[in-house]
Amino acid sequence: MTTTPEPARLAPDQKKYGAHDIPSYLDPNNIGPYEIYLEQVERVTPYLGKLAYWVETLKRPKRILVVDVPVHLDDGSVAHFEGYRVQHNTSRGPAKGGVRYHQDVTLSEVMALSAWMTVKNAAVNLPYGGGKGGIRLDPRQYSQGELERVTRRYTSEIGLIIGPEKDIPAPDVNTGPREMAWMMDTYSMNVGRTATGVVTGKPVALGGSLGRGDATGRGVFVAGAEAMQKLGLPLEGARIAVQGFGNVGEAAARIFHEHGAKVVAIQDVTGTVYSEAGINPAVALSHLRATGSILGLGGTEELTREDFWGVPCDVLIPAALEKQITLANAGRIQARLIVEGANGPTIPAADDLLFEKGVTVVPDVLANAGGVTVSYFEWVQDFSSYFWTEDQINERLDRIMRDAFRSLWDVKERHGVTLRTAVYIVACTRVLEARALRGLYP
Ligand SMILES: NC(=O)C1=CN([C@@H]2O[C@H](COP(=O)(O)OP(=O)(O)OC[C@H]3O[C@@H](n4cnc5c(N)ncnc54)[C@H](OP(=O)(O)O)[C@@H]3O)[C@@H](O)[C@H]2O)C=CC1
Ligand SMILES: O=C(O)CCC(=O)C(=O)O
Repeated sequence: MTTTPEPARLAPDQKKYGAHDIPSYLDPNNIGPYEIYLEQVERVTPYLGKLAYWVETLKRPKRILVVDVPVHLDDGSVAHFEGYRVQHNTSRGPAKGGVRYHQDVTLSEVMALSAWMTVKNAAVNLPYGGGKGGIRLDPRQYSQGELERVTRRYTSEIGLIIGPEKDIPAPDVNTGPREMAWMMDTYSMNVGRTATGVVTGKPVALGGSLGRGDATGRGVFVAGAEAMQKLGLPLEGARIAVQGFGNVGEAAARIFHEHGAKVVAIQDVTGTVYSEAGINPAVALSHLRATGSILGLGGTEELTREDFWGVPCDVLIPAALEKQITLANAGRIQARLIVEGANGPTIPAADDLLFEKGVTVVPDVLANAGGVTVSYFEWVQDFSSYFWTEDQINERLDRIMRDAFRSLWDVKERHGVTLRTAVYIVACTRVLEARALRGLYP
């Protein structure tokens, strides 16, 4: 018996794409990071009511600074790196967001990352706008001394626009407490006083916050566990696949493991490992530290990069870079739930395909908001010079993530849209309300 296929199930905020019906010159996989963000704004606009009058505000970064970063290398030569700091929006408070070191950093990428910070900070109701920075360099190619000189020169160059009340950088890919200490010290030297509040993610000994190291992964766990509850997916024994085993991916994998889930696959730059029986993330981390690679981990088999996407799992956590889930692999994904630890890992066309497949996506602007939430705690602690216990921090983080997840899920249900559009509805409304109330003229 033949049956007529059901029409594709699309939410009102979605467009229909399929790899087969798109001319190659319109290949949605080629979309740039800022175009992805603009597409997401396009989708939310019909839900903004009268505030749609102000929507152009969301499409244009407020301020972009491109800097040349010249440094002496260890061999005596001078190298020039291109650096960026983008303040996408400051309607709700100072710009806030990390600094990325990577060989593929572009202005479009930093613009998108800064815009996602605007949405993320508003989504969890932090009193911040959105900012992001980056330097195009592969940190693996440089010594610690060279990286320190790059960081200090970059900090001085962007010193024009950063500051505890203006724009507060933090860690992102390939940066961490070490770089934040250098940034804090350089900024402090330049302004003639110790300004701990200029960056977050610092070492605890320099005004950093307990709990910031694990905060993003912990938030991914809390948002993921909430989503699993909604979907009726038990945490105990749930199979987790993680792409990226750095600050976010490692912590998320470890915390899921501690709560009874089973990490079955890990992918990083060096390759992919899989174990049906489960991988202990602590053992994987020791192996990575000892050998420099996730490959060769005892009890695992090696998979190709592409096969990572097809592993049997319940929850997939992309925690590496943008544009990892595309039309080339979304069809292979077996997970029922994707929790976006990374920023921008899913292109809009793949988002739609996943929706058609019945896969729930907890979007980056909610799922990975735990990091900036504890950064906010750090900033508040630095201002008051009064520091909280790790338990207090974790309890407050968990509560903010849980409450945000539950109220945003309700918005999704009410409008019948994806969770991503629901988050954008709430966040963009908050940003544009602030814009409208502030008005335009000095
Ligand atoms: N740090 C934070 O607090 C926050 C980070 N994020 C986002 O999370 C993501 C990861 O950041 P973070 O964990 O800090 O960065 P890290 O530099 O700590 O780790 C990045 C990880 O991704 C891996 N990776 C890089 N490229 C690829 C690739 N092409 N395929 C597979 N794995 C890859 C790296 O592998 P290798 O080590 O081998 O290079 C590493 O394991 C980014 O999108 C970032 O913007 C979001 C919110 C906050
Ligand atoms: O902690 C912060 O301020 C920002 C972290 C970040 O860059 C992000 O959430 O993408």
